[in-house]
Amino acid sequence: MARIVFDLDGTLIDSAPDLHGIGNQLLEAEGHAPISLADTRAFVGNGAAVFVERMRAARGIADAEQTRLLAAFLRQYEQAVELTKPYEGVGSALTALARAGHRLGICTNKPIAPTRAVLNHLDLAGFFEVVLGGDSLALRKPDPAPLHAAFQALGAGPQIYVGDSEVDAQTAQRAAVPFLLFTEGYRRSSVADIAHHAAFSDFARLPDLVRQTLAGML
Ligand SMILES: O=C(O)COP(=O)(O)O
Ligand SMILES: [Mg+2]
Repeated sequence: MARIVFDLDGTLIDSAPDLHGIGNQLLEAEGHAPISLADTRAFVGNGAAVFVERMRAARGIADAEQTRLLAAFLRQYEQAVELTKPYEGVGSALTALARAGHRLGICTNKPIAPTRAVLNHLDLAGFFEVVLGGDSLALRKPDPAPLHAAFQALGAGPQIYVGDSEVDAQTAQRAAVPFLLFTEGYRRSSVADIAHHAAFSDFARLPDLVRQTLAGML
């Protein structure tokens, strides 16, 4: 029985279409051209403030506008759930892992309010004993503190972290925890350039990867 902590955006859920929607609503209201879905995916991973910074940088919007635009972005964020979907096989994989007795948690840089809103909307909240967002603690990933805190909340047992990005790989490395990389999320580098224990593109493979990781076979 292990403790398994998951990243959220780009790992369990494809939330980029909703972020694309609220980002572009904001840009349009400010008189700027929209960003693409590919840009949106590349801007996710370091939390809402960095997302807005990257969006401003793409459209040449001054730093002085950050506070106002971030506040406007956060006002929309909790409602931005309609286009978000779990990746294929996520529900079955979480069910299998929970049935095998593993204890599950989330450590995301997404703010906690929209995190809880989207987990409830997708009926995934019940799987997780601990959910930490990017604003739950003073520090966020790639600092290892929130990952350590998530594992601590899950009690004792071996640890595994599952994520999709460079930020997650760095966090796992700093926390000295085995990292399973989901390759279909929002990573910006090639899989070979991201430190990982094992990589997978299909959630149907995750329960086996967890078994093999725990058995020391990988
Ligand atoms: O950048 C964000 O807001 C969230 O990203 P994460 O769930 O991949 O940590
Ligand atoms: Mg992610």
